[in-house]
Amino acid sequence: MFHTESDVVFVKGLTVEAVIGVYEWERAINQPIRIDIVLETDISKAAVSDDVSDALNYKAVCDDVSRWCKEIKAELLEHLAGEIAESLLAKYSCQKVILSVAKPTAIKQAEAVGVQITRYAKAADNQSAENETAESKSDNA
Ligand SMILES: Nc1nc2c(c(=O)[nH]1)N=C([C@H](O)[C@@H](O)CO)CN2
Repeated sequence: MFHTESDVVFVKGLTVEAVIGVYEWERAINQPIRIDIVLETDISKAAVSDDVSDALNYKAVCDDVSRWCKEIKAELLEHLAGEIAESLLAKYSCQKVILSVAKPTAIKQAEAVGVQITRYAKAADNQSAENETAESKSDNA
């Protein structure tokens, strides 16, 4: 069975002022973090019902991600991106997240620097297959 439909909800250029960085002076200030998010999710129910309660609500995503950035106070963008991606997959109904986090003011000669990651929700079938493999390995040990 092939699925030919592929839907996303996205957020582009969400800017959050938060503590981010490895240097001492960075721990004492807020800096802008620019975030792009692509959430792979089935939008077909909302497309028919025209009801936001059937949609993956991008306002809620923006509010959550802004709050998480301020709470995490990460040193590395890598850590921030990983934590946000895992939280999005845990909270929202989506199969895949592509997340880019950037610092537009970190390097004077660059427009922005940052990282982009892609993370997948753990499929129930894959998870039980992984558990079975782990179990059979420990049985044979
Ligand atoms: N790969 C990364 N490199 C660097 C990071 C980072 O988060 N990931 N951070 C810094 C400093 O905090 C920098 O932004 C200060 O200008 C350096 N390199």
